[in-house]
Amino acid sequence: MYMDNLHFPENFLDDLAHAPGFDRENFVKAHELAPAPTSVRINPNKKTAFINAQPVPWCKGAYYLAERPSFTFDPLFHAGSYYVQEASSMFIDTIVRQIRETAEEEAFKILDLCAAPGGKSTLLASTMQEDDLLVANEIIKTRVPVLTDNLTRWGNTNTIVTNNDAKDFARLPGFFDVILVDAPCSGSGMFRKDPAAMDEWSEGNVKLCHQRQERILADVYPALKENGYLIYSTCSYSAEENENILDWLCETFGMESVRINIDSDWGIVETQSTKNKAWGYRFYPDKVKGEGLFASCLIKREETPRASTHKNKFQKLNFKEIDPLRPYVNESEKYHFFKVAEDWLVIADIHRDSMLALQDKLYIKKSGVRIGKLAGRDLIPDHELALSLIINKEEFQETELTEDQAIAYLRRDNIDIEINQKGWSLMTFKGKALGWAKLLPNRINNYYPKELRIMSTLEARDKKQETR
Ligand SMILES: C[S@@+](CC[C@H](N)C(=O)[O-])C[C@H]1O[C@@H](n2cnc3c(N)ncnc32)[C@H](O)[C@@H]1O
Repeated sequence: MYMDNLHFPENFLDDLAHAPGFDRENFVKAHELAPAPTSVRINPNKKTAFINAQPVPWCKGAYYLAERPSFTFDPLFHAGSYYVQEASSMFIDTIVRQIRETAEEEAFKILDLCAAPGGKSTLLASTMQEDDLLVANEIIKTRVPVLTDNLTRWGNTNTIVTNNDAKDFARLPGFFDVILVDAPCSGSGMFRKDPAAMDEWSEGNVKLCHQRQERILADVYPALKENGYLIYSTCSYSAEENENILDWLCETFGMESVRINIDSDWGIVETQSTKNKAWGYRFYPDKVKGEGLFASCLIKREETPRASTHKNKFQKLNFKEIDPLRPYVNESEKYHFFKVAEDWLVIADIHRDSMLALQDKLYIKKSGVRIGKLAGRDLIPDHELALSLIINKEEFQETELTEDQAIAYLRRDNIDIEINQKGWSLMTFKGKALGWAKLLPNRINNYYPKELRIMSTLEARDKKQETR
């Protein structure tokens, strides 16, 4: 027996009786008997490998682990080599890759509207091509830092984090090619992983969630371009939050449903909404190796004039001023260097105007990669540069740490190593950057960010590492 005394909320199972593909007996058994699998998604730009791992079939570079290691005490987790994510959620990878095959644009501006803690944002970042831009938004201010930390670890340059309400995006009509709304929901899909969530479930809450989902979608809809794609997902089993929302989108906005190619061996249930026959994809834990999920994809067919982006409103830069920074950035000629207070940042030149348009209308919490401050011609490097994919490592010394030393570094403890050099050094584990330290003749100053240091108990932190 995996879960003792399991009591599903009143009416929950009865309400699901008509949900497509629902099999009450096996569904209950899966909650009682089958432990939730542990799965990770590897960062394609900071690769690592796990022993005895089995691929997640609907996501490139994702694996089920044979056993659950301690992620908190794995330096590679902190280096951004992988993300611990519930497997069903990774289906967004299949959808995005399929959209890519048929879309008219080559480069995507993607909005992840409900992004914290960043599971799907890091997934989207992994699917990004060179000229794509990802805007990861989170409405709740206190949840923004975890999102920025996860994206910093992942290392991509062309990401912007915002802290806005869905309705604020209406100020950017037709701006995005793809919008993901991974909506706040009643959360029944997470019951196996988090049985405490059962106490929160009620039919009333499902109704409230449904209303909130419609509101969020209506608010963000203007920001999607004509022929752009909306990906809608929840971790709820309730039709009110899933197929009924698809019918509402088709009826209210004339959206067209996109059918996703899936392999019948994957165990995903393909459904269609009652009125408009819009396609949806249901994940049940008795049928797939993963938790509950609903995902869908629609196209906007309504004409949407694009907002014009202002040009050249940037402060004119003295090129001499950025010369000392260029060596630290690979292919620096492709990047736009800009300053926020004393800090220098970069984003790809092609996204300069987009960033400006976003700055005009939204609260930006992170833009591109923060390089650091200049003290004379010397760089005081930022943590974001260390973890980024654009760092020119040849310009820095590296100090390779053993596992124990890496953990000590991540705790901001003293590190016991012989010092042969001095100055800024990238601290690495298995060749992957963890952050900075300054080497002095008789000591090491640890510059790992205080707010990221490992400090809680293993169990508490480890639970937090796993998200949708
Ligand atoms: C299901 S979680 C997102 C998980 C995330 N996409 C991931 O993969 O890690 C839903 C998010 O929506 C946010 N949210 C809550 N109310 C919202 C609202 N009214 N509008 C937009 N987002 C909201 C929550 O703060 C939460 O971060």
